[in-house]
Amino acid sequence: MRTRVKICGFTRVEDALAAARLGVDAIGLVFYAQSPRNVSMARAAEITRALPAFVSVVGLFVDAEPDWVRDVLAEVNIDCLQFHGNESPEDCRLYAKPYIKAVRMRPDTDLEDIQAQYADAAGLLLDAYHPGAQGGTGSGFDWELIGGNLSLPLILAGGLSPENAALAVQQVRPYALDVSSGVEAGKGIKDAEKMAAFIRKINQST
Ligand SMILES: O=C(O)c1ccccc1N[C@@H]1O[C@H](COP(=O)(O)O)[C@@H](O)[C@H]1O
Repeated sequence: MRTRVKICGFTRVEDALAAARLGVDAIGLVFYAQSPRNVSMARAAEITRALPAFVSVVGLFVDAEPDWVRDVLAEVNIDCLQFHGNESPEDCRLYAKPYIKAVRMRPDTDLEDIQAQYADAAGLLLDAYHPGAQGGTGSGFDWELIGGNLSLPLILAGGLSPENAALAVQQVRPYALDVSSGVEAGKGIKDAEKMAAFIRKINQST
């Protein structure tokens, strides 16, 4: 099976269209005020309206108020939710949308236990643990920490780039890779050449 690609943290229509032309499976929009990639509802709606068919849109939230998530869902065409904070399974199930639960990997993280709790998730996204930041840091983690009998689709994130994408596919064999910092020219500004190189490396190694 080929490895899917999600690129996260778009703030500009032209970058999302460039990613779509390169064949990305999903784009991520960050609705988290503390992120340098936070996108306004109006801009997010503009981006999603411009996208061609068959590119999924993932809305990323961090411990958001349910009313805020509902407001975004009412205005922006989102296919899947990504919960990147300390949301409980019940929090994640409040919306009639598939969801991905992010796990910030630490040495004692028990993925089987997390999988049991979030059994109805559309995927588990594994990211680096970084004190003081919820994600999007460009930091990786030790892939040897990934273990257990895992049946949910695994989405590998954290410090990925064109330089380590092939190794990530070969070593982890994830369902998908998710990248933000590693394909940027600046925070929230994507670099078309880096996005192309990232996707090319994955396709060559799948
Ligand atoms: O992108 C952000 O700013 C962000 C903020 C808060 C939580 C998650 C965020 N992004 C997600 O973090 C991972 C790893 O990103 P990176 O490639 O290491 O920069 C990824 O899943 C992004 O979707």
